Amino acid sequence: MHLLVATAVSVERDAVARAFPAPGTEVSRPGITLHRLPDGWDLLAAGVGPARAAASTAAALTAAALDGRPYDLVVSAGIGGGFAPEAPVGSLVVADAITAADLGAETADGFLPVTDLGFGTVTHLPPAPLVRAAAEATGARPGTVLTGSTVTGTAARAALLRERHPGALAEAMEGFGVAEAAAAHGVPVLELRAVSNPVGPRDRAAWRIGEALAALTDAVGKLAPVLESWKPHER
Ligand SMILES: O=C(O)c1cccc(C(=O)CC[C@H]2O[C@@H](n3cnc4c(=O)[nH]cnc43)[C@H](O)[C@@H]2O)c1
Repeated sequence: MHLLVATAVSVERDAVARAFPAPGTEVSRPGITLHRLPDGWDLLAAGVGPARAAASTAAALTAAALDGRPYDLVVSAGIGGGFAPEAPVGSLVVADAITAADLGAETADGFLPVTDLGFGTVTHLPPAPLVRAAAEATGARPGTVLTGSTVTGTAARAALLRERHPGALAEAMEGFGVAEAAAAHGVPVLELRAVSNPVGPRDRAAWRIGEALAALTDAVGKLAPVLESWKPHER
């Protein structure tokens, strides 16, 4: 298996790396630096937000393809906001759908996703058997993970998102960008989020980043054998 794990920031990448006993090496490729671990794992701090994450992930996918060893799977991983009460702080969510929450047009009659405008896509679906296996191994709850360029900061916006996306359990800023890059290369995608804060009124001081990063490390440790034994054709 050849896997790419894309986080937003380096502390999330380091939390993923701590799940593995062996130290990694830094590998430079055009536009990106990979943290390469044994057994086919490449970690990438891909940047914050869907655009930067898509650009970095695409660079990694292209580099691997040109090196003659394309990735079998891309995992978007990191901390995220959780919708209460289903996804409390410290819990884990694995995406059964990766959905762009704000890709579309605001109209007098409400928000229209780009798909209603006749183009693009707003949801990527990770392989269902892999989502089930990941949930079983890590205890993560399966559900929709929303991607937005703006962190939700009000109860009203949180309620609106829940109304539009009843299956949403978590919100982050990169999954859809990572998934778009993976889809362009025909590579399946998974998204795993450790909940650091509730989605709702902004209270940055209340974010439990250390707790979420520890949960992420633990989850990746449990997920690794599942991914390493996964057969990409079993989608
Ligand atoms: O300040 C720190 O020490 C720190 C450590 C690790 C990560 C961060 C981040 O700010 C990461 C940003 C990253 O987190 C995701 N995130 C987390 N909560 C939410 C949310 O409620 N809504 C949307 N995104 C969230 C997001 O993917 C960011 O890229 C800071």
